[in-house]
Amino acid sequence: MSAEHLLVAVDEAEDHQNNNNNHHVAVDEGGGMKFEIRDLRKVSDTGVPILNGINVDIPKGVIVGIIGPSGSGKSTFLRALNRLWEPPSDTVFLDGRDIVDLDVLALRRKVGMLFQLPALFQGTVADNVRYGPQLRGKKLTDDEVSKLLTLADLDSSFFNKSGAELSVGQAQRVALARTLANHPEVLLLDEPTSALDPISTQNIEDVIVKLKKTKGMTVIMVSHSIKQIQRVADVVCLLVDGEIVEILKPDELSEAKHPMAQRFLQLSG
Ligand SMILES: Nc1ncnc2c1ncn2[C@@H]1O[C@H](COP(=O)(O)OP(=O)(O)OP(=O)(O)O)[C@@H](O)[C@H]1O
Repeated sequence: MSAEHLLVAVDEAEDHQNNNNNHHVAVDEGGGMKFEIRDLRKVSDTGVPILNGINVDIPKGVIVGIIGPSGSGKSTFLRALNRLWEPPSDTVFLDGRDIVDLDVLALRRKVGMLFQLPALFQGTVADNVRYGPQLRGKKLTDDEVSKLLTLADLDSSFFNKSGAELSVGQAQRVALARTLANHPEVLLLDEPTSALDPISTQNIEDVIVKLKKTKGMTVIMVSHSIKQIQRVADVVCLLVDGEIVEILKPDELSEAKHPMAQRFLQLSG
């Protein structure tokens, strides 16, 4: 599904308590909603608001880009979706179910996450890829490991290498293969290429787009690169001060109306 086929409907609902505009977003591509997020809020231990009522519907099989200024709450939002930060009940629904009611490990298998820097475990690349299934008593065959490496754009020559022998870009693809071994339905990506060179960046971007096309993967990706978001995402959420202030198609980012979003986009080039 390409961006042209997206039907983006934005309702602005007044939040009477805080007098903020909350955006309810429906991107209808016929496959139903993977995530529904309702008035998600977080306040720091010292009383500082971090998330200020996020409302968004994320459809299946869509790549959603999240951009916004530093400290706007992008990572916090992402981490709520697989309970690395525990959201309040009745705020985050996966396939219509409140995620706080799900088994947390099962949730994290379904909703995999990749960080800025890959943290590989000791052992070989194959050991890393086998890690998740092994926790559930399943030993992946060599062939299954190779297939996962291929999916993450690594050839079988990496099979017996140790983490220390890899570049950051290669290690990131191993981390991706390790996540894919759990058969996730959603990938959360927190600036997954910001530590990578342009070629490794392109490899990861290609894999992400391929996963969407071939596996119907839903991807939610935080990036500081507007260009990257434009290359990869179907729809872009602009996060400012813990709120989604606007949702746009990647080729419409220059039409952002929110003043902070406009300024951020101008400065980001
Ligand atoms: N557990 C916490 N306790 C206190 N403050 C926190 C906590 N987690 C995040 N914050 C603060 O919340 C704000 C949002 O942080 P977050 O990392 O989600 O932003 P971000 O948009 O991902 O930023 P960046 O682009 O710099 O990675 C920041 O001001 C951060 O310092």
